Amino acid sequence: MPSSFMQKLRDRWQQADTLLCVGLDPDPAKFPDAFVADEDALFAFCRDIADATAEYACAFKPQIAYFAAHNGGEAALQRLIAHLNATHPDVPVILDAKRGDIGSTAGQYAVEAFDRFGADAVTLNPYMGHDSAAPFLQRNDRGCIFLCHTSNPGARDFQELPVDGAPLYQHIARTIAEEWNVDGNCALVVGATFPEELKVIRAIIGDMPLLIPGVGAQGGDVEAVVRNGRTADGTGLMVNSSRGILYASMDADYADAAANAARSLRDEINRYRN
Ligand SMILES: O=c1ccn([C@@H]2O[C@H](COP(=O)(O)O)[C@@H](O)[C@H]2O)c(=O)[nH]1
Repeated sequence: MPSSFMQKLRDRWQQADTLLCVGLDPDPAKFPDAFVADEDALFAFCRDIADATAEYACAFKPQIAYFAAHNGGEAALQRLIAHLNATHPDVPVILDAKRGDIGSTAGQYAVEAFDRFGADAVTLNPYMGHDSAAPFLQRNDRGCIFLCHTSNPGARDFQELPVDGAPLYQHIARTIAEEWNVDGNCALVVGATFPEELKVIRAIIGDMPLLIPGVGAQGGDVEAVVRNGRTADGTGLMVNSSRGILYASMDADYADAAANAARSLRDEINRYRN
């Protein structure tokens, strides 16, 4: 029987000694010249980056918008995830799609993420409540990674509004940890750009895993993230970097440069784990 997302993630943390999530957000305007005339550039560029960085990755995170924006892009995403699953079977794949809708539609989104694309986990927006998450939660071998406190400046607009004496994001953290995580397949998204909020969230949720975007291009502080977000055993985090790895070089050495950027960030994260 194939292992669940959570087991795969825990095994990867231990066996590869890495908390780095490699984000796959392909933007053709930033591709090296070698891809200018390549009709399969979305797939080929991401494949090269993934193959070069896999040894440093605890997860891969393709962002669906960067594929769906282009004709044929979703087919490229499907082939990319098939390649990741075949070539790097120990590295879980998180589809960053931030889905959320009424239950009947959410059921179709769950089929899309887990069956069509073959992702191990998907990012979800909890705003519409439990029935909108249920079709994903029921797939208890797959991961459900809910937005809690996002990395963008506008995260404050709604997520920090006080509700019954506590900011909304704290209610989201507590409700998902205590009520939605019945099968142990939930995780949360918390932005690296909000390290103090990260500390509060870790105290609320126990050992539930956290996906942390916002280091690298968005300027989040790696030391603060790891010190405030790690669990007692020095794991619990998937620290994502997309542009900082993908576009480390726009020249012919793009894959080597991505590998160096990934190794360097993996090492920086590991420095603060104990
Ligand atoms: O709060 C969030 C949630 C998701 N993201 C996604 O993560 C990556 C970040 O890319 P970088 O290039 O490392 O900044 C991207 O796919 C976002 O859609 C986020 O940034 N913040």
